[in-house]
Amino acid sequence: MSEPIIQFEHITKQYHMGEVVIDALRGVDFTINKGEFAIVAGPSGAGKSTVLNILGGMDTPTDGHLLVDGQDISRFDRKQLIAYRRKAIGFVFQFYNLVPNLTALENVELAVEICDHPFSPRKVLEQVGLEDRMQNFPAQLSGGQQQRVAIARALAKNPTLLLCDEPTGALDSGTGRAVLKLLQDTCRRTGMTVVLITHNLAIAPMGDRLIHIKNGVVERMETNPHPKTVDEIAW
Ligand SMILES: Nc1ncnc2c1ncn2[C@@H]1O[C@H](COP(=O)(O)OP(=O)(O)OP(=O)(O)O)[C@@H](O)[C@H]1O
Repeated sequence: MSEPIIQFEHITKQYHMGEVVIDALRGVDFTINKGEFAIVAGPSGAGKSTVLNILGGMDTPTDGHLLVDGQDISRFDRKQLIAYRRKAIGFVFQFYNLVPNLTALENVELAVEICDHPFSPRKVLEQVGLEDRMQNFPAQLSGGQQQRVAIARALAKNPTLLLCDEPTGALDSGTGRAVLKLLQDTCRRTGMTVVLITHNLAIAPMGDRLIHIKNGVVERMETNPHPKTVDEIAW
């Protein structure tokens, strides 16, 4: 039986903007099992990025508990959170956030410097299909290639969780599909747990699990025994 690797237990998050209190999360509960390709979907402002930022240790919940691999991240102090972000988390953003004056290879090498058991940057760049572009700077690469570098950078850390916030948001549909295929294949091949945020419900059938967030709560969660490949879905 699969075991949970992520457990959100009644997580709330409030932001204070002067006098105004914004309830970004109002009691979020869900679990994700080890090795799953999980999709977090929902409309703009629903709280998706807040969920991912808390999961990635970039933000802390106001209340509730977050267990990752049995550890209560929500009770971590600053130093523990830094170590968690560095070692346990690979993050892929909509805009690739590569260092512009470093080559593709150097971008990946920089990320693995702070990790305990990284993979070889060259090997991971080969796996994402960039064997011929390692010495290129980001500006010399297409959007899809830059996102592949960003994915390689996250994967090379050998993280417990790969978190992706709208990773295809800045790409045309063909390139976006190739990136989704790479993420799903990586999940299947390595057994890494992948959590992907999207507002595009068309890709929901690709996930082993769909967590639908609306107004700061989980509106519904579905598990999918027969996830589709990107080639089987149209949008
Ligand atoms: N740092 C912050 N300070 C104040 N309010 C914030 C902050 N981050 C998020 N919020 C608010 O929390 C709510 C949830 O935002 P969040 O970014 O998590 O939504 P989202 O579902 O990811 O939306 P989108 O799809 O538009 O990115 C929104 O009302 C947003 O304005």
